[in-house]
Amino acid sequence: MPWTTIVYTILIILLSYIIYKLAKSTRNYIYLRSLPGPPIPSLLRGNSFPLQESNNDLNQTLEFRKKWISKYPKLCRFAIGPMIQVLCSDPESVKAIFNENFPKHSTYKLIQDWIGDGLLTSKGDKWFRHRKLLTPAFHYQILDGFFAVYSECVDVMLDLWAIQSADHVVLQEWIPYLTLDIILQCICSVKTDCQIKREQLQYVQDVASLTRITILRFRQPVKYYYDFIFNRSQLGREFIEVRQRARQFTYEIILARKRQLENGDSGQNSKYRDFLDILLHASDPTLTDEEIRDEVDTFVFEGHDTTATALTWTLYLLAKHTNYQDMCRQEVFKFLDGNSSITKSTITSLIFLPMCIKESLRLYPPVINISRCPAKPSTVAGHKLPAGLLTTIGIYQMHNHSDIWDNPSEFNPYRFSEDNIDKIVPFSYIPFSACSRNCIGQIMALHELNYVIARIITRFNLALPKDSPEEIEFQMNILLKPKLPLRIDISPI
Ligand code: HEM
Repeated sequence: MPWTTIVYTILIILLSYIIYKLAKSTRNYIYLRSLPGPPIPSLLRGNSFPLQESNNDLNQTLEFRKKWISKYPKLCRFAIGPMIQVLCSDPESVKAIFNENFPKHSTYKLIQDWIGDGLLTSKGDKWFRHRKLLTPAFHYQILDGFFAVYSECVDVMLDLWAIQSADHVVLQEWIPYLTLDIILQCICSVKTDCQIKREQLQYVQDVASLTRITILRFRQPVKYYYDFIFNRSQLGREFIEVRQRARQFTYEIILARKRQLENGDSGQNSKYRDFLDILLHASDPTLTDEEIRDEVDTFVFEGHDTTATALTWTLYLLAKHTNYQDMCRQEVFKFLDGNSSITKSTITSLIFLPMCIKESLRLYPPVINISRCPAKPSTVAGHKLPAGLLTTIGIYQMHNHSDIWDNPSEFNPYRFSEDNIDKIVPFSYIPFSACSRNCIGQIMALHELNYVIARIITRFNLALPKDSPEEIEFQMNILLKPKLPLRIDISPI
């Protein structure tokens, strides 16, 4: 066959493929445009351009979404550039997504670029194997042992507050170091003195930079989504440098535990192994050093930053609502029952403080939304969604929706009282997500929040300074964080 015929045949096949792909995307685009949602005036810019590029205001983004949702409550289609996606904040639609087990969307790749392919970002068989392997690390008997760590770590922070005899603290300068100290001791059995040496410790700042850059990549996909463009940009170079430093920190944690094991602190003697010991002793021959590092990166980040965020908001709310703070304090003193120290059994007896924490997780859910996509064409709220469509579950939107909650912006712990809890609409309250990919650390997080807050409020009174703003602005971040330093006044009990 002459070579020109071969070239023409290849060109025709290639062209047919491109035409087929274009026709398919156009048909898909036209179909997606017909879903309920605000008008899309421009193919290239979509309809959410005020929320991208120049706009760095999360409050405004959330306000926009609120307006859309009030108009398109079951499911709302919108477009960032030519990329169409849907937002769901209706409990029935959310239930359908969870029940159909929609996998995670490919945008998790942006988080994966930092924490690797650990439990949060992996999929399919790998995720299943690792979830099964790591679930025993959160066995209730292991969790019970963590109370001694919470106690030791919170003592360090409160003693420093007392020594400094300060009349106020900035929560973000303390809380992330406390939760980092806790997670490193609980899941990796490694002590770092990170609260005492917080000025020298770069890791917490590095996590802040990595989350800031990751969110910029989400919001400016044309500029930063693809690695070959991003890695060559100034932001990309900054990301690589900071990631290298953050990974070095967790790598040293793994090394420190390995050294302890070599020195006879085997971890094998105890009845239950901690998270890192499970990984280091795993009989699974396919578990590589890189996979171990990815899991440690995932758990250290997930385990400290989410909990720090929840702790910060709850302390802020209790400082704002001193009547509820007093009620929590009295309850803790009541259950101390003559003992001088707060123990696990004190915590499990509490009723009102856990209600305040649940309400704080409703009002300010640390994880604002999660992304999924149908594995095959699926029906949600009566609409067919094509496979692969970015489908966002708006946790914040659902938790603050006036159709679901009476007066949603009010901090009202009684929503979670014994009398009211059954009235909560299923799938409308999901701070830890739900179903198979729910948060593996949720029980630990709730224990930690209850314990740490109980210790803080029985040692200090918390109040908001007189010049505190009525509304707190949010930071553009992966998690729902305050934009400015949150200062609270403290006075010893
Ligand atoms: C208040 C604190 C916390 C909140 C609000 C929270 C929230 C969540 C949410 C919403 C998800 C689902 C994410 C998604 O689907 O994209 C999740 C997953 C996860 N969380 Fe948490 N989390 C908290 C604390 C923790 C702690 C303490 C740990 C570890 C010790 C942890 C480890 C994880 C992991 C590994 C996953 C992925 C689970 C999987 O896909 O199998 N989290 N968390």
